[in-house]
Amino acid sequence: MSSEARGDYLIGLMTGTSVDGIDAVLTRIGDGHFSLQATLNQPLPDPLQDAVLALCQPGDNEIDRAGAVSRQLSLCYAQACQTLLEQTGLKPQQIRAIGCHGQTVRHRPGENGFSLQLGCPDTLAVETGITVVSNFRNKDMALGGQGAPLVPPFHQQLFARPGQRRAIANIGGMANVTLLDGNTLLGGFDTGPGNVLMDLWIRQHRQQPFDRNGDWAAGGEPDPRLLAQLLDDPYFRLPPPKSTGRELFHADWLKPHLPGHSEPQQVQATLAELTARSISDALADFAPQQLLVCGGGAHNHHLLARLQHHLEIPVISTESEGLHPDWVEAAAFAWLAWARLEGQCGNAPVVTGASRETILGQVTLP
Ligand SMILES: Nc1ncnc2c1ncn2[C@@H]1O[C@H](COP(=O)(O)OP(=O)(O)OP(=O)(O)O)[C@@H](O)[C@H]1O
Ligand SMILES: CC(=O)N[C@H]1[C@@H]2OC[C@@H](O2)[C@@H](O)[C@@H]1O[C@H](C)C(=O)O
Repeated sequence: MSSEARGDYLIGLMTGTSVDGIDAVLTRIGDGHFSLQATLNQPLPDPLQDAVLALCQPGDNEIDRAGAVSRQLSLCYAQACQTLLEQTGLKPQQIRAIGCHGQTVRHRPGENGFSLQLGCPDTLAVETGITVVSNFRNKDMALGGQGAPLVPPFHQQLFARPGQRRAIANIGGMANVTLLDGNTLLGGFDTGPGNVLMDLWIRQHRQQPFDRNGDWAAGGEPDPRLLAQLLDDPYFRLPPPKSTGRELFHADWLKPHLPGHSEPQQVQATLAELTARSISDALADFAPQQLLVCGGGAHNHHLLARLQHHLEIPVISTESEGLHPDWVEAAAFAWLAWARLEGQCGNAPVVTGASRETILGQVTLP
């Protein structure tokens, strides 16, 4: 894909499973063209972040709480779009659409499955005066697919290289991989936890939102017994297609495995190792020649070193391929919105297991 600045202006908005804020990008997209024009990370106000995290687990009065959070999120999304417009001097009429992923609070793939992303597209369209494309996952699920991961076809557009066997790992709250053999997309799936368990552990023990560069984990030794127990979860052995979320990998998943005397830094080192091992084990059969990393985990030097150690191949940031790791997901949703408006299919059945390719997303006019 060429990175020449041509095509339509589209905004992409992502609020992922880390619930750390809004990633917003302004892009230009056309057939075979993609370029990034402006970027923004806007933190969520603390009460809204708490309300989202509370909704990620079943609880009382969910419908009212979800309705209120949807409206509040959309006002934050609108603010992020406004800032991008100010940064670039563009007017709402010049933006073809906003691709808004929304905030996942429940993901239940499988029979009669569904995936719920909060965020009110009507509010966002009205507040910005821009067309919104949203609800990208459920059409794929209606066709028997997992509804996730959706970024692999975008990874293919950007990162496939003839003659190279490449894997892409997106390490956010959860981690997912894309498998590319030359220009062919061979598969993609969620490998399990990315940063979510490390984040909750360091928050609990050091009151920090995340382990910067992985420094805390790097100073400890993984506990081999604990690691073996965690890796024994059936999710890791499940064949693709598969996807997961905070429904499975959260504090209560970890708790029963922790020995009473567990030393916090050793647990952090074990959780980093769990992420590294679950990704590298998942790539063993594919045997890539190179691993490109995106998502917030690309900043975790310790994690990258552990991946390199296990895989024995170059592990590099997507920045070296022209797109900074922080913006890949948000850019993917701008691209999926563009595909929706062009009438192009967005899902990859080889990834999600859907019975066929289909156009993804619903369009809300301002
Ligand atoms: N400098 C850093 N060092 C270590 N880890 C970092 C750093 N910066 C970000 N991270 C990690 O990346 C996480 C955010 O990643 P990202 O924004 O890709 O997640 P997300 O989009 O919310 O998740 P998902 O892809 O699962 O939807 C943070 O919660 C933190 O754990
Ligand atoms: C249901 C949901 O929100 N899943 C996310 C999550 O975060 C990473 C991984 O789990 C991936 O499956 C997906 O996100 C990216 C954007 C995707 O769909 O490709």
